[in-house]
Amino acid sequence: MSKTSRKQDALDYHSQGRPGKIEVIPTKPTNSQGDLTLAYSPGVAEPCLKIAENVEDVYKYTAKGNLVAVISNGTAVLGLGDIGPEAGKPVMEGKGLLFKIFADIDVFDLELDVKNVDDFVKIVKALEPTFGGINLEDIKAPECFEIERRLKAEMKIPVMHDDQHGTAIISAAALINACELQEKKIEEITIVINGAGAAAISCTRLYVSLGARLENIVMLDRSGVIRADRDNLEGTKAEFATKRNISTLEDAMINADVFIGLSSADVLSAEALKTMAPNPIVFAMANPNPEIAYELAVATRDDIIMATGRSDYPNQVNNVLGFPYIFRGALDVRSTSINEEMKVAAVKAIAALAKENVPEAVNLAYNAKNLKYGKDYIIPKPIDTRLIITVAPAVAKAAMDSGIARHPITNWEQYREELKLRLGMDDALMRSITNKAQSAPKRVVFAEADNYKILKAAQIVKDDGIAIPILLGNKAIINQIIEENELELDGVAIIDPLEEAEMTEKFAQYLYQKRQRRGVTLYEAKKLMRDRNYFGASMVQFGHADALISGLTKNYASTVKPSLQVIGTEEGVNRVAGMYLMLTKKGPVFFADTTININPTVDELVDITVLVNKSVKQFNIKPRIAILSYSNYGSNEGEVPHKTREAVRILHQKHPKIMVDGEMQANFALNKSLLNDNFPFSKLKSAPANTLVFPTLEAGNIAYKLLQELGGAEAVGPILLGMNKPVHVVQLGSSVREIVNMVTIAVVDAQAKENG
Ligand SMILES: NC(=O)C1=CN([C@@H]2O[C@H](COP(=O)(O)OP(=O)(O)OC[C@H]3O[C@@H](n4cnc5c(N)ncnc54)[C@H](OP(=O)(O)O)[C@@H]3O)[C@@H](O)[C@H]2O)C=CC1
Ligand SMILES: CC(=O)C(=O)O
Ligand SMILES: [Mg+2]
Repeated sequence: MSKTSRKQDALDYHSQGRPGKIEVIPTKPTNSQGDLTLAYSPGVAEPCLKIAENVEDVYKYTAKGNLVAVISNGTAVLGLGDIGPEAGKPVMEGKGLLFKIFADIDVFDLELDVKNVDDFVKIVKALEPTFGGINLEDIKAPECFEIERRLKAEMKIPVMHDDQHGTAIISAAALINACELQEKKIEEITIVINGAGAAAISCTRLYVSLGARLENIVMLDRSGVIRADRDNLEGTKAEFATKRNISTLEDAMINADVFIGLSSADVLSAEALKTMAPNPIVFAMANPNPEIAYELAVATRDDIIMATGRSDYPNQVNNVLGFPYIFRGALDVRSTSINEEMKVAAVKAIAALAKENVPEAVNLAYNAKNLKYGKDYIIPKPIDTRLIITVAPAVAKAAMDSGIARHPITNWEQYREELKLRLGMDDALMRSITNKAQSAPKRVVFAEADNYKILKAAQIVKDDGIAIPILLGNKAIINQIIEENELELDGVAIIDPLEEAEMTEKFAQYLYQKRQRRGVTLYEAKKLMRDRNYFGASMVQFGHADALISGLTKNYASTVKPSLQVIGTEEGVNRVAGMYLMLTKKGPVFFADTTININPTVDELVDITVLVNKSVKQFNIKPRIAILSYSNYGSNEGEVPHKTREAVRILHQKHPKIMVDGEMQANFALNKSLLNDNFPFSKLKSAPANTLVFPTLEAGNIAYKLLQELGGAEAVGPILLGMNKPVHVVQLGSSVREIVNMVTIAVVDAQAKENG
C-alpha cells in the first residue's frame, strides 16, 4: 500500500460515519416513560440526596468509579510537537478507545486551551468530583513534571502522566527482557537516551531504580549531549548530565549497549548504529515514526533487538500496554494515587507475561504461527487479553500492600473472573468445560496430524493439560512440520498406520467380522486400515485411545463413515446427529441438528431430542429444549408444524422427564415474557430455552450461521451425538481455536462415556 493511500485511509477512518472514534452510550434501560422517570426527574433526586449525605456514595450511584479523564493541552502530541489542543484530540479520543477496548474503562477526553501550569492545575483539580482517575497525556516537558507533581499532591484520585510513567513501565519491562535475551546485566549496560522530555526523564529514572547506573547513562536533547558543564540546564535535565567529554549522538553511540529513542523521527543513522557494542538493544520509540526505521536497523545489525512504538513491526514498546491496566487496577481498589510500588508491579507482570506461551488468538491476530519469547517478541502484544487479568491484579495488589487502597479486593479469583467479563470474555461455559477436561485429560488421536493446524492444536491441548495427543501419519512429514514451525510436541506419540502391521491385522479382522455381510472382504478391510480415519476409529474402539478427532481436510460424511462402521452408534440409538454450542451475548445455547439429518421424521426428531438432552447434561447444564417451527402450539398447519407437534407429543408421553416443549417459534423459545404472556401453560415458562431443536437441517444450519455472522456468536462444534465412543469431526478448514474447542469437548465426552 502506498504512503498516500495509508494517509487517506487514516483520514477516512476518522471522518466517515459519525466523525471521530467514540460516543456515549446509556447503561440503563431508556425505553419507557417509567425508565425516564427513574433516569431523570423526579427519580434522579434520590441518588442525589444519598450522595449529599455521604459523598463516597458517588461511586455507588454514578459512573465516577469507572470514568477516567484523558487530559491534554496538545503541547507534545506524539512526536509531532506543540500542535495545539484541537489537533491533539484524535490522539486523546484514541487513548479513550484503547482504555475502553482493553480495560473497559470509560473516558471523557478533555483538550484544554491552557499552557500556564497554575491554570492547568486549577482546572484539572476542579474535575475531581467527576472522575475516578486522571490520565495526563502529551503535555510537554518541563511543565508536565510540575503539573503532575502538584495534581498528585492535591488530588485524592489516581493521577498519572502516561507519557512519563506508562512509557517508563512498558519500556522497563521490555528492557529487562531484552537484557536477558542479549545476555547483558542492567547494572552493567551503557545506555544512550535520545530525548530529555517527559518520557525520557521518567523512563531513565525507572531504569535507574531497577539497577541501571547513572554513570553509564548519556542523555541528549536537541542541543546534543547533556553535559554537566552545559549552560542553562533545566532541573530535570541536570539530573542526568554526564561527566564524559562527548558532545554528539555519534560520540555517545560508540560501544553503547542500549539506545532509547524518545525524541523524533530518523535521528539515528545506520553508521552510528554500527558502532554500538555487540548484541545491541534499540528502542526507537518516537511516534509515529521511530528514530531509525525498523527495516534499516535490522538490516544494519543482525545481532540487534529492535523495538519501536508502532504496531506494524515486531516488539511494539508503547504505553498502550500499560495505562489501561494500571488504571484498571487503581480504579478497582479505589487507590488514592499511582505509586512506585504499583508501577514496579506492572513492570514485573508485563515482563513475566512475555515468557508465557502465546494464546492462539494473538498468533492469529498478528498473522503469526507461533509467537515465542525471543528477539522478536520481548513483550506481550497489546491485544493479548491476558494482560488485563495479569497486570490489573498485580497493580491492585501493590496498591493494597502499600496502603493506598480504599476498597481492597478480598476474592482474587472472583476479581479475575470479573475482569474477564469486562472484555466480553464471558465464555464461562467453555472455561468450565475446559476445567472439566483438565480434571481428567484423555488420550485423543488426531487422524490428520500431517497438518500444521492440527499439530498446533495438539500442542495447545497438551500444554494446557486438556488431552494427551496421539498423532497419526507419516513420521517424517509430521516431524518436519513440527520442526519448521518450532512446535513443542516432545514426548507425544506419533503412529504411522503403515508401519503398524500388528494393529492393522487386529483392526482389519474386527472390521471384517463386522462388515463381512455388507460386502467387506478381509483384503479390503486391511486396505481400509491404511485410511487414518479407519485406523483412528479402530484405536478408539480397541482402547488404544479415548477419542478421535478428524475432519479438517475431508468432507463431513466421508469422515464420519469409517467411525460409524468401526464403532457404530450407542446401544439403543439408531442414528447420529450434530449439535452446536453457540456462545452468544445472552449466554450459551445449543442448536441441533445442524449437520446430519436433512429432513428428520417425527421419530428422528424424537431421537435427536433424546440425544441432545443427554449431551447437554454432560456440560453440567439442565437442558430446556424447544422444538422449533414457524408455528406456536398449533397456530399454523403444515408439514413442519405437524411433525414438530407430533414429536413433542411423543416426547411428553415417552420421555416425561425431558424438559421439552413446542412446537414454537424461536423468539417465543428465547423470550420468557413473550412466552408467558401468550402461552402461560408452556413447560418452558419459568426460563427461556437453552437448547433448540430445528425441524430441518437447513433451518438449523442457516440459523447457526446467521447467528455467527450477524450476532457475533462463537460456534463450538459440531458435537457429534449418538456414537458409541467419542468421535468428533471438525468442520473442513476449522481454525486452531475451533479444533482446540472440539478436542476439549471430545475429552469431556470421553469422561462421560467412561463414567457411563
Ligand atoms: N512509544 C511510546 O509509548 C511513547 C513514545 N513517545 C515518543 O517520545 C517522543 C517524546 O515525547 P515526550 O517526551 O512526551 O515529549 P517532550 O516534548 O516532553 O520531549 C521531547 C524531547 O525530545 C527531544 N528531542 C526532540 N528532537 C530531538 C532530536 N532530534 N535529538 C535529540 N532530542 C530531541 C526534546 O529536546 P529539547 O528538550 O531540547 O526540546 C525533548 O527533550 C515523541 O516522539 C513521542 O511520540 C512518548 C511517549 C510514549
Ligand atoms: C504513545 C504515546 O503516548 C505518545 O507517543 O505520545
Ligand atoms: Mg502520549
